Amino acid sequence: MNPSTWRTYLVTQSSLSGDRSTPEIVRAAIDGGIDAVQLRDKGLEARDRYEIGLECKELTDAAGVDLIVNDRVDLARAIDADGVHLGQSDLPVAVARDLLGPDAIIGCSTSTVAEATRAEADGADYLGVGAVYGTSSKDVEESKDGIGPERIREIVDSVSIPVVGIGGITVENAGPVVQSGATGVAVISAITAADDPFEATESLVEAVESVLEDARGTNGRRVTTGETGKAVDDGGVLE
Ligand SMILES: Cc1ncc(COP(=O)(O)OP(=O)(O)O)c(N)n1
Ligand SMILES: Cc1nc(C(=O)O)sc1CCOP(=O)(O)O
Ligand SMILES: [Mg+2]
Repeated sequence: MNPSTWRTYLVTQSSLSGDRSTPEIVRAAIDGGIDAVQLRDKGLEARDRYEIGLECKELTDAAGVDLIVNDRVDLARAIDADGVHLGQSDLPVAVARDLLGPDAIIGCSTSTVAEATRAEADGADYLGVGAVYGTSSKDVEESKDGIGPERIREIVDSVSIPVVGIGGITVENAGPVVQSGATGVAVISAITAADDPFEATESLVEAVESVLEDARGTNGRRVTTGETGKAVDDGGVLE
């Protein structure tokens, strides 16, 4: 799949999933309609991430869902993942591209316009932008309130590749992220820590889709998701 088609993106973290395993959470998210999964699971040994990755790959392949590996290009290759997600302290995008080849999906974390334009120039296929809202799932340098949907808009306006919002996103606050031009939302806790990860995914999928639907209805113009996947109409990226 192309990241421009991702509306909802699960980032795994077994330390937040209670007594459920990462493959169990991934299975529930797939059944609930998730578009992409990122194997993150920070804190696990490489061998454990590899084994879990192989299990997840079977699940995502069977469902036609993309599987991305966080941080580790070697692990992405080892489990034949669809790509890798790199942060500002991980391997450079161009190096990962050399190692993984032209077909791999390479995502890059950015929180400023300067980082975003550089990642695009380096060959990233999509951007993870955050933390949009405050999150307790990761220590982020930005203010504890997050960078807000306004920064999403600034970054969307400065690049041509898809932008996925991440950080503190829930079913209640996902709307403004997509309305700001993000093609989708990435979440850990909204699905992983939910009592029912299947229902949580369904609700998130519905929330994101309904924002796009509402945008179609309110301005009366046909909305497409364009080449970059941004929600656009003939007036530009949706307000
Ligand atoms: C979709 C997405 N966006 C951002 C991140 C964060 O990546 P990074 O900054 O490298 O931090 P870690 O996740 O590695 O702690 C992400 N993982 N996914
Ligand atoms: C993994 C990650 N990266 C972030 C960034 O800002 O780059 S925020 C984050 C944590 C996302 O978890 P939750 O959905 O539970 O807030
Ligand atoms: Mg990283």
